[in-house]
Amino acid sequence: MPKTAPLRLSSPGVDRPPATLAGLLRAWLPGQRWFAGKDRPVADLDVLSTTELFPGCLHLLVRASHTGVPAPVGTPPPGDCYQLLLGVREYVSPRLARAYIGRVNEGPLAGLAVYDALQDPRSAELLLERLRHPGTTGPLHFEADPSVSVPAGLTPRLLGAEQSNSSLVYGDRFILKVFRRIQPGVNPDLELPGALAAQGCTRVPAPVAWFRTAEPRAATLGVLQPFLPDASDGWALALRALADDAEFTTQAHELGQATADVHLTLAAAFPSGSGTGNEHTATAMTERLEAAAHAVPALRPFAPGLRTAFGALVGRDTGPPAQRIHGDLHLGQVLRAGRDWFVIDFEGEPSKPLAERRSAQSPVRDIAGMLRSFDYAARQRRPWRPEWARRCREAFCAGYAARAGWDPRAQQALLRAYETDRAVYEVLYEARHRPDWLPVPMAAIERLAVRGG
Ligand SMILES: Nc1ncnc2c1ncn2[C@@H]1O[C@H](COP(=O)(O)OP(=O)(O)O)[C@@H](O)[C@H]1O
Ligand SMILES: O=P(O)(O)O[C@H]1O[C@H](CO)[C@@H](O[C@H]2O[C@H](CO)[C@@H](O)[C@H](O)[C@H]2O)[C@H](O)[C@H]1O
Repeated sequence: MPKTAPLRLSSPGVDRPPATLAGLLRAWLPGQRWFAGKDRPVADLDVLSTTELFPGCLHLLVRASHTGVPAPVGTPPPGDCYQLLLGVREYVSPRLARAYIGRVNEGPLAGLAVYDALQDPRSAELLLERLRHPGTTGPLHFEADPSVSVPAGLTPRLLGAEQSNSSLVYGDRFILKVFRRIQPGVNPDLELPGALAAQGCTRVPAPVAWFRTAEPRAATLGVLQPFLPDASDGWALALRALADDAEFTTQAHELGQATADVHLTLAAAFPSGSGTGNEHTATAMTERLEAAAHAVPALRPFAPGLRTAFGALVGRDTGPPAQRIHGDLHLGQVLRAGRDWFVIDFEGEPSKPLAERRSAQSPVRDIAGMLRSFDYAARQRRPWRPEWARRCREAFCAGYAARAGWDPRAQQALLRAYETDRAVYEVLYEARHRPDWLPVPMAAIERLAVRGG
C-alpha cells in the first residue's frame, strides 16, 4: 500500500443524501473567504458553463442566487457569478483533504469526488502551462504578452491569506490571480496595470498573461504578473513600525508620491471623464449610507451626522477632475521593495458593479482610502496611536501634493465626504467578512459624524 493511501472521503449512498454537484457547491461556497454573499443564504446555484481544462480538472462558472425569484423575461438572472476550478477524481489524496468539497451522487459526475483544484499543486502547474501556450479551450481564451517568456516547471504555491480572489505564486517569479467573482467586461486589474505599463509607469507589475471567457458573457478570469519576491505590503510595514514605536512618515510621503504618479499616468492613459458632479456624488454616497445603515444597525444613530459630510458637497463643484482611479486603495494594496512603492490590485471595491468601478471618479476617493488605512493601522496598537496616523496622513498628502501639483488638504469638504463614504463601505465590509474588526471603522464613523473629521 502506498505511504499516503488515497482516502475515499465519503462513500456514495452511505454518508449523505443524494448530492448533486450544484448542491455540494451551494453548501461549500458560503465558507469561502472570497464569497461575497455571506449575509444572505444561497437560494439557488446554477452551473452556467463547464469546460474540461485538462483531464481531471473542470472550469466552472456558477451563479449563486440569493432570492430564488426568477428574473423577468429578457433580463439577466439575479445573483453573483463565481469562477471555480474543480478537481474531479475517484479518490482524493489525504494531502488534499482541506480542498475537498464532496462526493457527487447524481448526474454525469456520479460517484466522483470534487475538490478545489487551486489547492492542488499539479493542477496549478497545468494551469500555468495552459497560460504559457496561448490559445483556446472551449469558451476560454488564454493570451500572453509575447515579449515576456515564462519558464516551464515553476513550483506553485497558493497564497494562504486568500482575500477577494485566489492567488498562486509560481517559483517566486510570477503571481497568478484567479478572479473569483466574475462580472461581464474587462477587469480593471488587467486593464489598468496594462495601460500603466504601456505608458512606461514602473509602479505596477505589468500583466504578462491572462485568460478570459467568451461565454456566457465576455469577462476576464485571471491575470499573471511578475511577483516581487522581496516586497512587503504597506500594511505589514505600518504594523511593524507601530510595534517598534517607529515613525512611518518617510514611507507615507513616498507613498503619496507613488499614488500621484499612478494617478497622473492614468489621467494620461485614459480619456478624462466628465465625472458626474459633486451633487450626484453626494446623492450616491447618501444612498450607500442608507443601504449600509439598513444592513448594519450600529450605523443608524450616526447617519444624520454623516449625511452632513455629503450635503457639504452640494453646490460646490470644485476639486480635481474625474479620471480612472485605483478604487480600493489601502495599505494592503501597496508593496514596498527597497525604497520603491508598487501599487497592486486595481479591481476597485469588489462589491461595486464593474461599470461603476471602470468609470471616471475623483482621485480623492483613492486618497481617502489610504488616509483611512493609516487610521486602521494605528488602531491595531494598544494604546491607540491617533497622532501616528495623523502624521502619516499629513506626510502622504504632502508627498501627493509634491507630485500632483494640487494638495488634497486644500479639498477639506471633498476629503471628508470621501473619507466618510469609505468608512461606511468599511463598516459594511467588516460586518460581512470580519465582524471582529467592526469597531475599527465604527470609531471613524463616530469621529466623522460627531466631530466632523
Ligand atoms: N506582484 C506581486 N508581488 C508580490 N506579492 C504580490 C503581488 N501581487 C499580489 N501580491 C500579494 O498577494 C496578495 C493578494 O493580492 P491582491 O491583488 O490584493 O488580491 P485580492 O484581490 O485577492 O485582494 C497581496 O496582499 C500581496 O501580498
Ligand atoms: O480584498 P481587498 O484587498 O481588495 O480589499 C478588501 O479587503 C480589505 C481587508 O483585507 C479591506 O481593507 C480594510 O482593512 C485593511 C486592513 O486589513 C485596511 O488596510 C484598509 O484600510 C481597510 O479598508 C478593503 O476595504 C476591502 O475592499
